[in-house]
Amino acid sequence: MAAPIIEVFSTEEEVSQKLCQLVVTRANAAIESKGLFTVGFSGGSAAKFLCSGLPKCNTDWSKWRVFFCDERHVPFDDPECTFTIYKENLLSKVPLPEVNVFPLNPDISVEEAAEDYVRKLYSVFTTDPVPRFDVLVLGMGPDGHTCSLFPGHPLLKETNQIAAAISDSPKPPPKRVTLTFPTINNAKCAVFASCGSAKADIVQKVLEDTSGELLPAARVRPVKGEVIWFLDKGAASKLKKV
Ligand SMILES: O=C(O)[C@H](O)[C@@H](O)[C@H](O)[C@H](O)COP(=O)(O)O
Repeated sequence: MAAPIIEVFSTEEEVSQKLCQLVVTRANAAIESKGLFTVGFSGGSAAKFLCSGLPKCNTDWSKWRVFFCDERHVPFDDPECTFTIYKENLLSKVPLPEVNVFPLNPDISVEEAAEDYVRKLYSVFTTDPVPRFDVLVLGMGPDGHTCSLFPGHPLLKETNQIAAAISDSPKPPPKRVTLTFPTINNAKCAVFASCGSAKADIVQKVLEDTSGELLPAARVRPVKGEVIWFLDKGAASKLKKV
């Protein structure tokens, strides 16, 4: 596993631009080579960055297949619904057929929604025993969580399921479906975007502290892929090696 690639920028706007540039560059390369681009989007600030920058980008949206690295198990009209945030702020602005975007089914139990999500993943990754995403766009919470994989949670040890339900998320809402590390670490590229000095301590811990139990974001180490961190100066301000 290669070491994380860390790039620091002066402003959040630059992080956002660089993130969108990377996603579209990888998309166009994947479309060129295999006629398809598979990507996982996260919620939170990643959604803000992608929704602001991607509509301006030049790509064949019809070849994109969009999943969610994690999603809250809430109705589509709930403001916490990540799919709806993307639908209103990105998908409504680009010619990406909604049939190629894969939200959760909120009308079944979270356990059933996880099983349904696995089926949706395999409807696109038809030959992969474990989905191999071209890009996963990740965020990291102040506790070092990523997706809906939280410190100390049993899901960190999941080795079989490619996506799983969680009903006790410490970050509300409690019920979610998340990709698991088998899928995350099978990606070709996992890219984090973290901004703000409030993240400086956790960024330093995740990227430089190898003493303790690895936090979820530190466990993102694609076996045959790369992990990239786009940081602004505030989030990178406590790093010693950058
Ligand atoms: O839907 C979610 O809750 C996200 O997927 C979550 O994992 C997010 O990426 C982190 O909480 C970081 O969020 P921020 O970047 O907004 O701090």
